[in-house]
Amino acid sequence: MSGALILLVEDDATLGASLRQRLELEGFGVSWARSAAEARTLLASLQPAIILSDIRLPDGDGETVMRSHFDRNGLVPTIFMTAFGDIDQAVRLVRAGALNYVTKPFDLDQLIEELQNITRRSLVKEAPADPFENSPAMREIGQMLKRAAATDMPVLLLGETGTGKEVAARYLHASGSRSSAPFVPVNCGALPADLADSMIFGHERGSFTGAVGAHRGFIEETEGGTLFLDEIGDLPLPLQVKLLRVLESREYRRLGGSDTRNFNGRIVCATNRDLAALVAEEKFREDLWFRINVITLQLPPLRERGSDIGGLLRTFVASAAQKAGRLPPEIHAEAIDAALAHGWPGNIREMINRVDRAVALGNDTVLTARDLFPDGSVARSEPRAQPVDDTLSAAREAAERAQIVSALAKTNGSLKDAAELLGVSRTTLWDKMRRYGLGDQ
Ligand SMILES: Nc1ncnc2c1ncn2[C@@H]1O[C@H](COP(=O)(O)OP(=O)(O)OP(=O)(O)O)[C@@H](O)[C@H]1O
Repeated sequence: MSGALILLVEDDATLGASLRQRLELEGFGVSWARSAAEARTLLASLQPAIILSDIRLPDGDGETVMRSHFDRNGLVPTIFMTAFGDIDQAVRLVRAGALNYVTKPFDLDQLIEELQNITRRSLVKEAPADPFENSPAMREIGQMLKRAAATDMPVLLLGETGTGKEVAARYLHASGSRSSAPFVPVNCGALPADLADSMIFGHERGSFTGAVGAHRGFIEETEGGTLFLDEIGDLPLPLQVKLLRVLESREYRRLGGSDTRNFNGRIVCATNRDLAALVAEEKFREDLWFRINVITLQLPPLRERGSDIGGLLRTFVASAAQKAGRLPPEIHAEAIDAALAHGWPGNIREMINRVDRAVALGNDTVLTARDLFPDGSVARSEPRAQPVDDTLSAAREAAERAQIVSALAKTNGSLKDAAELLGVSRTTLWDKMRRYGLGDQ
């Protein structure tokens, strides 16, 4: 039951009444206009999720009514019901952005299915922009971030480039009591060497050549908020000492200053480098590492998030389509398979870029593997669950695992639908997922 509101525009009393009855039975809300004038009146006050409209009306035509509505309010998914002679007009309307047309007499079941698909797609489009709602695994990370937000301890976010470390840091900030104070992101790897100290800790007037005025550093700008130190592994050693002092005593001084100032904010660090290795090479202070490494969260690379890939693709396709003012295209099963096979070295950032390009340049209704990987460049992921031996049972298990990952991706992580697709019971699927370490569903 979607509850979505449909504006039905139909002058034929018998067809209109039977359509309304059936649509209401299917759980839609229905407003019925019997003429172009009535449709205009209803559209002035209603915001239907879908319009189902006849083209020829006694006092005008559906095309003019809808076009002027779209001009003022943007596109609304619309299906035109046409008589045979109106097909040219219907095709023109579809080109102009209406969703589809059906020729009378039409198959009511098919029409209902299409309407349900439209509501499902627009639900995806309207999904809350919570970055940690896409899958059970993401929800778990979101919950851990919320738990961390409730404490005031330093948090270290680990993960490859593009896995969402900054998104996670912002989420943590927004989830805690500091959310109304500033969030100050600093890319430690991009700070100019000779200015890094002053940029972070601030400086007093005249503290170095060119310091014509006093300057508040990022630490000071954070006030009671969150200082997000990205690429912490790149922080120069002398600044590591100063940061350690902030973490230990909550005190710092501006460059060239004698006043000791207090830091009341929270520090969240992130890196895609191996800090333990940097410590071993003496490029990162061990005492600082211990200090920042209190709550550590690892953001997994996309290639290890098989069961999330379908859901993420849908989310990003929906938002790319929304940006382009279009309805989201369906994602072809082969596109999902290609996404599953791809190694995603740029992780979520790469997926967003690929999807944006595919939606902008691809076909309006279906997003294909070629749209996503136009150069045919599916970068195979490193095989993960390689059998340690060459036995038949190890090979069977690897294949079984891959099939489950693919089914979960195709069904947006739904256990029920994936079990149906795989032809096993939910309990069997659940057991196998646990056995193969697939998510914590
Ligand atoms: N869970 C998510 N949901 C939606 N978008 C996301 C999510 N995670 C990351 N993104 C998007 O992916 C891109 C990369 O995210 P982010 O900058 O947080 O990654 P990062 O790990 O900090 O990368 P880098 O190490 O290169 O700085 C951004 O455009 C971000 O909006």
